[in-house]
Amino acid sequence: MAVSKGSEPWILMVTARSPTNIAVIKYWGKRDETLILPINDSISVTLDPDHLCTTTTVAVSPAFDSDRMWLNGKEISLSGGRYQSCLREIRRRAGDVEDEKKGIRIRKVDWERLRVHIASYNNFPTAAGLASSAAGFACLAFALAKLMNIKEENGELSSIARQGSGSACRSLYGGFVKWVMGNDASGHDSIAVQLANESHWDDLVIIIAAVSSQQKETSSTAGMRESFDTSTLLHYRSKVVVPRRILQMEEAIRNRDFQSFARLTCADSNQFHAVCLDTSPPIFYMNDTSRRIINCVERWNQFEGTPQVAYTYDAGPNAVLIACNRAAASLLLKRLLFYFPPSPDTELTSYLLGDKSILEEAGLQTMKDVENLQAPPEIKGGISVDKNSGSVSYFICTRPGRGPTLVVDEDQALIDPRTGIPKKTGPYFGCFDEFARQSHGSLVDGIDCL
Ligand SMILES: Nc1ncnc2c1ncn2[C@@H]1O[C@H](COP(=O)(O)OP(=O)(O)OP(=O)(O)O)[C@@H](O)[C@H]1O
Ligand SMILES: C[C@@](O)(CCOP(=O)(O)OP(=O)(O)O)CC(=O)O
Repeated sequence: MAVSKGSEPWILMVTARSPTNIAVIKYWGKRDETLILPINDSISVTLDPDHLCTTTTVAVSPAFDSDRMWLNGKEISLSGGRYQSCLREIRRRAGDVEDEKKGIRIRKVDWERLRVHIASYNNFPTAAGLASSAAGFACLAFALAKLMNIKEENGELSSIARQGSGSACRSLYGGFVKWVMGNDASGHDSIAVQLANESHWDDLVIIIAAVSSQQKETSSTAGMRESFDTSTLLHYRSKVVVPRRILQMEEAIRNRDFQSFARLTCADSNQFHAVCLDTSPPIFYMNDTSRRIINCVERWNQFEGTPQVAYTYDAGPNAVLIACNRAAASLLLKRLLFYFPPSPDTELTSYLLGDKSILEEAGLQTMKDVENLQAPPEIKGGISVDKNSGSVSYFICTRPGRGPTLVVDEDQALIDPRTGIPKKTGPYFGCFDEFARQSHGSLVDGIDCL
């Protein structure tokens, strides 16, 4: 029985913060839909949670009579299979908890009956192709594991996050992460492992182009199911191409060999989108702007004779561009702003989010500086310049970052410790307001019941 010293009903809470990740060798295709077991290994880079992150507070109290969750301030249903799997797997591993200061003792057996309240906030648009599900489920598993005093062994936590969304398992570590597909039908060996931490290759700079898109894309879950059923290229890729690429990518990361890293990253992204085209009916995730960005990078890389930037695209039109160092990132930003200038009424500082110091390094202080940008040298000599104002909503500059962390400052908790429900307003909305503005207040758009 859960006990407390006083007669007041108590609430115990934990708050955590988790990053998103971007795959450089893609996961696409499941051998088990319920357990979320993939048909190939994948490798990702964790993005710095200082720029893009999920914050989640989990709370337990004997006064709660059901499990409840609020995402970006709105209550959502936890009845979906994926949330249920995560909660079940976490509860199964819960341990004894004692908070001497608060006089709370919870025994392992109590967790089956105790209900939790979960409040989560993504500081970037949800369900908009920026991997909110990856950061979200990693944060959920991490925060609940801390609350329930789970002694994590052998990547177990990653196998729980995986059951929320496959790519989420890779967000449990910083730096460079491999999701080992595993062989066992139970899925216990399908876990994430860290290949190198975030300081191993800290020259890299990542610029994300949030590409404007009208259409609602096919979800990753549905898209990969359709590819699995209809694309012969997918099966060739998972059996023959990916195993070789995984080894080459691990070596490139180990040696900080940008040339190989960029070649493999671009080739794997392109093959993933080729698989989508090979699916019946074909799936189109990239749009004209996505392709223009690829052209811009390819042309520049060829002009330099050695790759400066790698590109990769997930199940949507947004480009993730990885520059070999800050000098290359500055030159990349100038090219991007030259080809994709903001709409006339946009402030430069709300067009480039995240690490804004790159603007200064690129010598871009005002919109005038952007207007005065010269065509890059690789397009001289007869190639027509096609400028596309308004086709990119905004850019985010970031870098490889750390894995999930605990937020110890109780003031930053998203749940009110007196009521057990989310605070009406919180300090957490302040520093990343810009993302909320960018998404036009629709941070919960596209929420489905996973
Ligand atoms: N912070 C969170 N905590 C728990 N679940 C979340 C959180 N954020 C998002 N999700 C879940 O993930 C779903 C969105 O996943 P979806 O795959 O559609 O978008 P995405 O991950 O943002 O983009 P993409 O997968 O295209 O990169 C939400 O509907 C919700 O169920
Ligand atoms: C293209 C990808 O981003 C696919 C991610 O798929 P999800 O992890 O979103 O799919 P589910 O497991 O069905 O939730 C590639 C990748 O991240 O490896």
